Amino acid sequence: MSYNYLKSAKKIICIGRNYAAHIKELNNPTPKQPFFFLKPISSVITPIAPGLARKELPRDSSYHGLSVDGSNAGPILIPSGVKVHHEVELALIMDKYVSNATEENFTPSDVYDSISGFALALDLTARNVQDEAKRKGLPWSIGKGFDTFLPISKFIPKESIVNKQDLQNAFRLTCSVNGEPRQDGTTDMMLNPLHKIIQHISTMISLEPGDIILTGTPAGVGEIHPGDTISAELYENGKLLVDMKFDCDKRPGPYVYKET
Ligand SMILES: O=C([O-])CC(=O)C(=O)O
Ligand SMILES: [Mg+2]
Repeated sequence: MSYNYLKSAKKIICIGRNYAAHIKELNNPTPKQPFFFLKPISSVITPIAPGLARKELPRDSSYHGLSVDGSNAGPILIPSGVKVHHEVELALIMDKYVSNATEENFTPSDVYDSISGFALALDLTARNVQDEAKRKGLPWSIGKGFDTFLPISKFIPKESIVNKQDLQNAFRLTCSVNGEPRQDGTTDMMLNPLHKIIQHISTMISLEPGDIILTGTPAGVGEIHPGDTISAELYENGKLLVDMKFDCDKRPGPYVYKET
């Protein structure tokens, strides 16, 4: 299946501030309930794997649709004047419709039933754009939604998870830049667990098969620059499930960051 799952995503929903140490490192308040934002499908890129030819893009464009196999192999593009931060995150891939679930009827075991699998993702963030939006009460769409701001791995079917009974405590996420470790966190540290995330979103926005949910980043976020190489790994109970690597380039085109 590999990258075909990306063709079915109708929306990409990202939970913010779900790990205490990340909230602290950016001096943010802890939300009273989960909150989220959306990323556009045009922000998706996939690793340039051996044998997977880099997709030809029309001159100067940064996105031209997913390939027929769902991939969009290419580098991370850093827009001019933008401080881009990496945020490594576990992604859930929905398999069922979930709508208006309640805390009583949506339990941790319902997570396994409602998803088809997982992916490893980087919720890239234009931190200076986001900081300005936070100050001014503006949306985060630009800061989170630039082309290439969602590097994502191949699909990991849920059947490949060994401990299906305890997904919440199963995963470790790591990320390094130019070989230097930056992020290393485990999903047992989430403030809002996976079942609460799905249930809460579904009370406002119904989840559909194929939708992608990013579950928040652990501590250690930091800047990446053109010329850097970033790598990330996802482990389940000590076993490597997937890893991925991306180069960083300058974004072509006219965009230069200016205050709104
Ligand atoms: O940009 C942020 O700090 C919010 C967020 O996405 C996260 O916590 O993963
Ligand atoms: Mg994030």
